[in-house]
Amino acid sequence: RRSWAEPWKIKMVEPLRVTTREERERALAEAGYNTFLLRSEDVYIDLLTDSGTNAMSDRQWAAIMLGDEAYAGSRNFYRLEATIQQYYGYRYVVPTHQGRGAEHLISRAAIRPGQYVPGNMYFTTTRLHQELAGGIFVDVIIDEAHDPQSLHPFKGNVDLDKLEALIRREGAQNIAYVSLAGTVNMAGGQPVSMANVRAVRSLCDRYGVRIFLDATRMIENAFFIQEREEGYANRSIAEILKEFCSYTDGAWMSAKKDALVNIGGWLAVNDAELFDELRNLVVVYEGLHTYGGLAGRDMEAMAVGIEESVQDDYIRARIGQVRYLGELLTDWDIPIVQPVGGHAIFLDARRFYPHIPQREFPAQTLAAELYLDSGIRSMERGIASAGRDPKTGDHYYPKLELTRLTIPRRVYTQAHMDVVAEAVKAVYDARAQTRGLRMVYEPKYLRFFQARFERL
Ligand SMILES: CC1=C(O)/C(=C\N=C(/Cc2ccccc2)C(=O)O)C(COP(=O)(O)O)=CN1
Repeated sequence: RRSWAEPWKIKMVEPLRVTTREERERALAEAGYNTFLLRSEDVYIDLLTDSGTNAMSDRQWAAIMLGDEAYAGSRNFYRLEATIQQYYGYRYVVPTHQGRGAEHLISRAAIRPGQYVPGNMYFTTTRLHQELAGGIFVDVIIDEAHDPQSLHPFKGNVDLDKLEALIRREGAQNIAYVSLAGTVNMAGGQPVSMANVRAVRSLCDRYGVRIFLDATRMIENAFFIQEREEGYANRSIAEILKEFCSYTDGAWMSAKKDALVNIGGWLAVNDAELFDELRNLVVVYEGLHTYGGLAGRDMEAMAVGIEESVQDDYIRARIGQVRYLGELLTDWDIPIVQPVGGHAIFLDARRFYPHIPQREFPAQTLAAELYLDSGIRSMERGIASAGRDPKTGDHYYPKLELTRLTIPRRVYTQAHMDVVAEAVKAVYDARAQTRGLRMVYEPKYLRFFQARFERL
């Protein structure tokens, strides 16, 4: 088997600054041991997120010059609308400034206070907007998704028995919609199979329940279907994407991931009445219905990004780079979530630091230690991110206590992945001497963004 390289070459570079250990000690103390509060200039390899951090192509930069900045009816909107209709297949499109903008609108328009929103594992902003709209999130993902060592090929799948039990217990009229994410970020970027979404569709049709898709990383999900699911090996990514979406009633997307732009989002539905309400809400919260909080140039770059994101050779290289890092780590028996997901390597902080109890924030500790060792920034995806149960006020205690190494698209080279793996190994080799953290400042909403910690 011959080696395989990215289907692009680099035309412009952005210099990186290497820092010293004492610079990083000082920077991290100022950031309250929270990688979200670090300055970018103090970060060497930034694996905090794949959101908005992806490299645009020369054609996307050219699209920036084609911005039609008319307040109403921008040419760029109609191009974006047509591109989303073509590739995702939905009828009506509403642009938003980013994913959260879309989550806010769909939650307000499609949830009545007290209704249930079953979903395949929570995502922080998605659940928050569902709760702010009075919805009650219920996790209906298969049990394997909560087991970092389970090798189930589609850990993002919905457990049909859990979903049907909820519908029968609460009544279909008390289910706002099924909130389906493909891939599932908090489970480790794990995909949903075509068979599963088809089965969810037929179950929901029996009860008259809607399905809305979080399409943020649906191209990566399509790749796993092409690679792992019977009957899809010879289907293109674009065909698989469109078929998957055809089983849902609408979708929202943070275009800052798959669509290769630094800002942007969209919402799309097939129902005309729901669209009327969304189109009305967007002018209240995001801007006119033909720009939704974006400049014309951003919408043009997003349309080009969508066209590039469905190219089979591009997505194979993208997933291949994540897999390459995963294999380096598993060769050293470093515990990560398996199978390797679409956008990141998730270090299993519980197995990495078995001596640190969850209340002492093992995943936050691991992100801090990795930064101190090498200037590599990662993101806590454990108890700090899980927040507090609004009913009891106590922490949620998630089974998954993970530190995410999120790989931006078309940004880093294989040499950077080698450096990352060696840094993780250095921290792993020193794990016995590592102590946990205590939280010394806790904000009210989405605490992980701005919380501050100190060493125990
Ligand atoms: C599946 C999914 C996402 O992953 C997503 C954002 N992810 C992000 C960005 C983020 C957001 C909140 C906390 C930490 C990091 C990620 O680092 O993973 C959003 C919101 O989109 P938005 O950021 O454009 O508002 C909707 N759905």
